[in-house]
Amino acid sequence: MSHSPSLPDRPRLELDPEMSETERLEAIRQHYRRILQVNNELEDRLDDAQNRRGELKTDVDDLKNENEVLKTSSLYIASIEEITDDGVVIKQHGNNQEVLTQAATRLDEDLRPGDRVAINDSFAVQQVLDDETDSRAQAMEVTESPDVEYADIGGIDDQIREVREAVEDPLENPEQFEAVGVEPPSGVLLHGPPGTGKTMLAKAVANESDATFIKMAGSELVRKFIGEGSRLVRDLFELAAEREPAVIFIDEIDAVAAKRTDSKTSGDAEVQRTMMQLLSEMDGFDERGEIRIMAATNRFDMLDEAILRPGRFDRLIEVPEPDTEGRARILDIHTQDMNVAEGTDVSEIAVDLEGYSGADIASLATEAGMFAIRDGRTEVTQGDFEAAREKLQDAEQTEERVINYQY
Ligand SMILES: Nc1ncnc2c1ncn2[C@@H]1O[C@H](COP(=O)(O)OP(=O)(O)OP(=O)(O)O)[C@@H](O)[C@H]1O
Repeated sequence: MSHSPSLPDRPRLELDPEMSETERLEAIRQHYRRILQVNNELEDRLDDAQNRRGELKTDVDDLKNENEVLKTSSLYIASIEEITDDGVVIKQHGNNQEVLTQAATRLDEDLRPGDRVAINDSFAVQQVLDDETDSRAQAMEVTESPDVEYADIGGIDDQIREVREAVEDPLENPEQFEAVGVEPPSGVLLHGPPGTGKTMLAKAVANESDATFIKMAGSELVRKFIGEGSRLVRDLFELAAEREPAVIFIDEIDAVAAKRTDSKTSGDAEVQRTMMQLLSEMDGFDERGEIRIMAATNRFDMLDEAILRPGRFDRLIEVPEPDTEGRARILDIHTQDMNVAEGTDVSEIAVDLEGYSGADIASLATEAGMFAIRDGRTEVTQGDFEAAREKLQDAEQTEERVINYQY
């Protein structure tokens, strides 16, 4: 190797023909001592090299192990039962099979019985996971009675009526549906642009039907480990059964119910499994009593048709951007607790808010209030709404510029 230090010079025996016998003998002795010295030196070097080789071999072994760990992409969930001298006893979730296995060396110190862990195809423990109950609690938002009423929602009266028919009536008068002999819709899917009041609508219907509101974001269902997403779906329906009457609301359902792609990556397969679990929970929904299921998406075009079949999300309700009248109503709602100057014409302001969603109008109202505060006034004027609109428009343009610049 180019980095190794140069070897000692080979000793040379130089005998002069003029030399006496004694001188020759002395020269040979010296040569012999020199050879011994070089020999020792070379032996030391060899030892060093062998040690170094040993070290490098350990490095290679470590890297090979690490490589093995990285190559095993499929991870399953299990719990640690026992840690013994022979290895770790784990119990797999799902099939409850017990296995005696090993843990990656770097985890030796960290494992405790009862821990939830990720294992690979060969059952080796790869990772210790957070406490299960914590991660599940984080994923769901449960509200006994959400503080949204129908009167807080503006510009979508038809949609409110449809949601009441599909969710509230079956919860409140199940006998009537039975007497007439019609099945209430299984699931209600709200679709439309962001910030138009879909979540509000689901909260309001839960509130007004005295049902527990259980919300889960579709993106929360997209989990890293095999079986975790479907487990969450099961938990979601179990929780709803414990808390009935209940409204389950899955926001951004497109995250788990997008059209199938050709890709065969394990991530996609896991999302598919989660969706299948959701469908099977919905299919067994009849026996579930007073639970209604709702979902929302901004990407209706992306949804897999399997979730729209009868018995699943079979009531589709479009929640569009508000028209002028709707915008005025929403502005009214968001300014009702504000000290708005006499003579301010909300409908006139609404005309100029083409393309604004309910959420945009809510921020406009807050921003107008901020203008009054900055000015040291206690009344919000029409001018403040104008200024707020310009500010939001500027902000939006800057955002667009930034986006255009990025792409
Ligand atoms: N129709 C509406 N009437 C009154 N306020 C509204 C309306 N739509 C939206 N808002 C305001 O915007 C906020 C966000 O609305 P919401 O979360 O219901 O929208 P969303 O349609 O679920 O949005 P996303 O698709 O982004 O989840 C609400 O808290 C409310 O302040």
